[in-house]
Amino acid sequence: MFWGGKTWFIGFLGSNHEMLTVEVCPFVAKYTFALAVKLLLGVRDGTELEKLAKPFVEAAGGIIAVPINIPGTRFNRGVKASEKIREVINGIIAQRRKDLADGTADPSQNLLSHMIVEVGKRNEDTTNAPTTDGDMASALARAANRWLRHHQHHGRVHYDDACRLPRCLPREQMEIAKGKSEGELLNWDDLRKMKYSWNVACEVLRMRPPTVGAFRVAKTDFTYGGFTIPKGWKLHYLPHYTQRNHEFFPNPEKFDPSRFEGAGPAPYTFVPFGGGARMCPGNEYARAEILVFMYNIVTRYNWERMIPDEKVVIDPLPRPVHGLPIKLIPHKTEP
Ligand code: HEM
Repeated sequence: MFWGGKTWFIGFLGSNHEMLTVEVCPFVAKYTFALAVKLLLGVRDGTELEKLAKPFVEAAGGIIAVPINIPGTRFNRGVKASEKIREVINGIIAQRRKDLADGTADPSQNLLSHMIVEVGKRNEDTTNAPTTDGDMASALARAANRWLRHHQHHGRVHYDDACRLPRCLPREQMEIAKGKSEGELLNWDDLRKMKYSWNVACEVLRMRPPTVGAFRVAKTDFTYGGFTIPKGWKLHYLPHYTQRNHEFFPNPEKFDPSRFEGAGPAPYTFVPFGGGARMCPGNEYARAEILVFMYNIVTRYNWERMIPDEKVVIDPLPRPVHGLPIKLIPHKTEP
């Protein structure tokens, strides 16, 4: 399941029955990053991956930083890292163009190959399509970067005391595993059956939204909470506050996946992926990844936190200071 780069290999989801210890946060960051880079760019090689990983971490750190671009600041490191990312991705794009032209790459293999072929086709008919390698690199970098920033989500299921795994979740996942033969992969129907698991994930996303929100511009003058907002003003919404509004989420500090049963929360009250025309385009992708991850862990392991009251720092999002070390205890029999 995981590639074997120099420092990144970790024998994690193997079928041996020994107990493993894992630091959830760094591990999940590497896992989600590797998956994103593989699916979006088609990069599988550990060395190539490492060339991108470090600048992505630096660039992510620079996104929410005081915008002072002088050497030594977090922002400056982020800017330099994003230049490095563009350079590496442009190199990959150039190589892929060549491979596609030689017939050694297939357009359906990953998003990048598909984009190169589609953009090439559109350029024959229109001048409005994104035309440069830089545009594509930037689109891909934004998508992968977002993904990297949200990596801690998985960890939160375990480290928040309020989020101890409810019993129904392993039951639902085990039911699906029982219907699978040895080595059979999950499919869309299986993901559709993971209703309770997704309700649990949504409740985690409600209580611990992985983003600090996004900006919008007021299209008309309006009044909200006694304040007049003039047309043209920039506004920032915070999922953290919206999703803890008593009016829409009674007893908001209570972890309660049943909030998502039936019709679920009212429109625009549950906004971990934003809303409207600029809503996160990766939300279905994130859903699939979260559910597949849950399935693979829950059907194979139980776990215990190694530091029960691990401190959480805000940097700028909540992060357990020691990276959330856990013991993974394999089930006696594989599903
Ligand atoms: C748990 C996972 C994720 C969360 C919580 C999340 C959340 C968000 C939020 C809140 C926004 C801002 C939306 C707005 O302006 O209202 C956003 C935008 C975006 N997300 Fe995600 N996202 C996740 C995963 C992903 C993934 C996997 C991808 C790509 C593969 C992705 C790509 C993007 C992009 C490209 C935008 C910018 C959209 C635009 O401005 O038009 N996200 N995301």
